[in-house]
Amino acid sequence: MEVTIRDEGVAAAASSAAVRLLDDGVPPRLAAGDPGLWGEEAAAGAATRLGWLNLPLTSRELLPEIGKLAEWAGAQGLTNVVLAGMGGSSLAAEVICNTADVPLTVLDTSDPRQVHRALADDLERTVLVVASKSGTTVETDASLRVFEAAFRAAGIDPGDRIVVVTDPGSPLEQAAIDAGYQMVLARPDVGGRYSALSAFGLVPSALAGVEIERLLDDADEVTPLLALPAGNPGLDLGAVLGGAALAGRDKLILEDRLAEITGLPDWIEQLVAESLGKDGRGILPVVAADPSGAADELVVAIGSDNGDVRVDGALGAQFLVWEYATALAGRLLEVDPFDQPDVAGAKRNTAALLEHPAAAQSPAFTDGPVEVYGPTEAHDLPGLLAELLAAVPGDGYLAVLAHLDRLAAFDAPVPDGADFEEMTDTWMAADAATLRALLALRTDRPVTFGWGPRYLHSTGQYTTRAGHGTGCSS
Ligand SMILES: O=P(O)(O)OC[C@H]1O[C@H](O)[C@H](O)[C@@H](O)[C@@H]1O
Repeated sequence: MEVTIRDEGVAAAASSAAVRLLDDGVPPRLAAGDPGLWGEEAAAGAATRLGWLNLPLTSRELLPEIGKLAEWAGAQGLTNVVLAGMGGSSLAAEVICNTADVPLTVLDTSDPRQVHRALADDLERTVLVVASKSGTTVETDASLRVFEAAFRAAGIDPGDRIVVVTDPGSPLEQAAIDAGYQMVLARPDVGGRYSALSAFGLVPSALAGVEIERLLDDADEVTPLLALPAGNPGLDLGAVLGGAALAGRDKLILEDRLAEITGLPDWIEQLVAESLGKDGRGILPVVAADPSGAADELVVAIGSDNGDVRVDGALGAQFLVWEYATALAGRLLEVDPFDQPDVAGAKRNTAALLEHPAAAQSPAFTDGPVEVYGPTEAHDLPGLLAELLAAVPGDGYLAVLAHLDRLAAFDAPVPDGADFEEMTDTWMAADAATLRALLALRTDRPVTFGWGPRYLHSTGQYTTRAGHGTGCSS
């Protein structure tokens, strides 16, 4: 695992941050699990949240149990693995399976069409993994219920098809016991976004066919380095993230186009946004974007020279090193990297809205099939987009949040006899995510894109000084 700094300004900022961390003896203290590194107020919470440091070792105890589960699924011919889980309970498994090129359907949505797609796809051979640490996340609970109903309607006993991953003592644990579901209990001393190498990352991946032991081996190799004052990739990366942000480079462009690992930026996005984005501070992760050269950008490239910083390493090691680096950046930015106050608030608001739905509002205007809500002076879409772009502050960003079916673009009619390039063009033209790149052409500021409700469990925690973010959602 190696972190190479290719930009002089970043090198200088990282070097002074590293000196501060070393003067305080932070690397060995973090490696040893010292909960006092983020101030007195954070210490009690941190004391129950540092188990991820030992996962390369402790998760090995789970391997026989997970191996039996995978054998059971194989023996039943359950080859279609669906993972219902939000944020930290599904993002790591998605990267692991994409990188290993094994199919996994991730259900981190409440979009009815996308849920319907998952239900309609080979239910006969489906095993559903329901992953939730708290066991109370509303989208995950909804997915569990619709699958239970669908299995029953197809004459299948849900008890033969559902595997639960949750923390001991959660309401989901009790529900799984009552329903007779197979279950793997996770470690309560590991928070959601630090749980990649725990049962949350490992169980669905093993069921989908990944050799998970390799991930732990790769993480094992890097573990001893994390206590060192030099040759410590976690210290190097943490000093880069925290040092650059303190020097004003707090927009983190994650570049992975040439990487062998597929989709790591989506996982990093949640880790960084949720861990560091609070108290008016933080680092804004930007995925799948070209850098604009703005002075507040830091480009980190996975496995290529396309950035200010290059990070090389196998997936298991990347997980551990990014977690360690994020915890160090939290120390430098003086935030608690283990809480998520605004996500908790959003969860409460969602529950309240489900209890008492808000009255329907009238659109500000309608342009073709698009209804526009919220305060605006504009009367049509071009005017609205111009208004939004003009409202982005000089150091701000534009966020596009799409509460839509993320796979709908694949339904776009492809012209007869189209070759692959034409098919790709058709899908891209129909894909809401393409909006990000189109808007980026019109502004020098970063444009982020998130699928709802998934982003609420990821970048939703990131809050900046008032007025920095400008959003449009659909
Ligand atoms: O695993 P769960 O309890 O269902 O939580 C799923 C997600 O919920 C919230 O958004 C948390 O902030 C995330 O860190 C977590 O990964």
